[in-house]
Amino acid sequence: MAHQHIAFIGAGNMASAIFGGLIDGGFPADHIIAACPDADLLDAVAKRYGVKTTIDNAEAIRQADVVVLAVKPQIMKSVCEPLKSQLKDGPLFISVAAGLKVDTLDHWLGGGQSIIRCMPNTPSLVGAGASGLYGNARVTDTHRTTATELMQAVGIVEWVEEESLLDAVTAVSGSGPAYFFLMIEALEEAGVNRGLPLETARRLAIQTAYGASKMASQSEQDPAQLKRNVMSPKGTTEQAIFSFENAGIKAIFDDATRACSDRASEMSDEFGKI
Ligand SMILES: NC(=O)C1=CN([C@@H]2O[C@H](COP(=O)(O)OP(=O)(O)OC[C@H]3O[C@@H](n4cnc5c(N)ncnc54)[C@H](OP(=O)(O)O)[C@@H]3O)[C@@H](O)[C@H]2O)C=CC1
Ligand SMILES: O=C(O)[C@@H]1CCC=N1
Repeated sequence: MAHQHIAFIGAGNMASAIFGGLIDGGFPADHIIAACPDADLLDAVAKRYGVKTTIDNAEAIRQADVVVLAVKPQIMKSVCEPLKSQLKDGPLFISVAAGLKVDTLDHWLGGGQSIIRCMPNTPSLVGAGASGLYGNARVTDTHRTTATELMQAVGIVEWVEEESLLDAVTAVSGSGPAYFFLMIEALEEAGVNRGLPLETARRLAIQTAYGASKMASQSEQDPAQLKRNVMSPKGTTEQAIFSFENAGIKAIFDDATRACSDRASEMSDEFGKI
């Protein structure tokens, strides 16, 4: 893996979360090149991470074994089409764009490309990412191993057998960090309403989210049982949990993830016209 050269097209939140996590995990920064039109952003990225940079996407992919497409879905077509004349040995493409299908990307890239769609998330930056992956028919076992190793360097990897399931992955883990940040925000505000200083409420809320997540990831008990373990009969927690349940917390998550996944599928029509 470390001998591969990786080009990132786009150097924003998601690209920097992935290459930042890779470098922290020991991947050589000089095997990474990031491209975007903003020279100031590239200067900042080069300073912070030590990666090579260019404002020329075609130059970025020239030596690349793997090309990570990390631009907004809206502009993916205009980014891919000019690259097709530059493709010789066919690097492995990994697109992190929400909604855009492998066939659409392949068409924009001139056809016959090996393309993996990946739905990562921003905790990749701290080595705690979660990615869902799906590959087109040209993707070989070697490609799958490369993509798995790449994304495992920044978190966990789950392959899905049907492309449409990536919309569900988006709804759970791609967009998921925002749900947990929202919960931390809400818990911190509730703590302030109960009289705690903001900084104290924030530290307690963040550490509690971290502790619960760490326990859930290490325990043999499922999350529902871990929840019950905190709920002493006639104690305090059950009052809070009853209050959440009466407010329809599970239906709220069901509705929110449906809206998210529906939007991913809509984006495929909106931005994926060939
Ligand atoms: N943010 C997230 O949590 C997640 C995002 N994604 C996906 O990642 C992709 C990128 O999102 P995100 O990182 O948040 O967005 P950002 O806006 O942070 O990053 C997009 C990057 O693309 C660059 N860019 C714009 N035009 C071009 C171009 N013509 N050539 C090369 N680079 C260009 C931008 O540069 P400039 O600033 O100069 O415009 C910027 O660096 C999206 O497709 C999104 O669906 C997937 C999972 C999670
Ligand atoms: O909000 C978005 O569209 C992107 C995709 C998943 C997370 N962020």
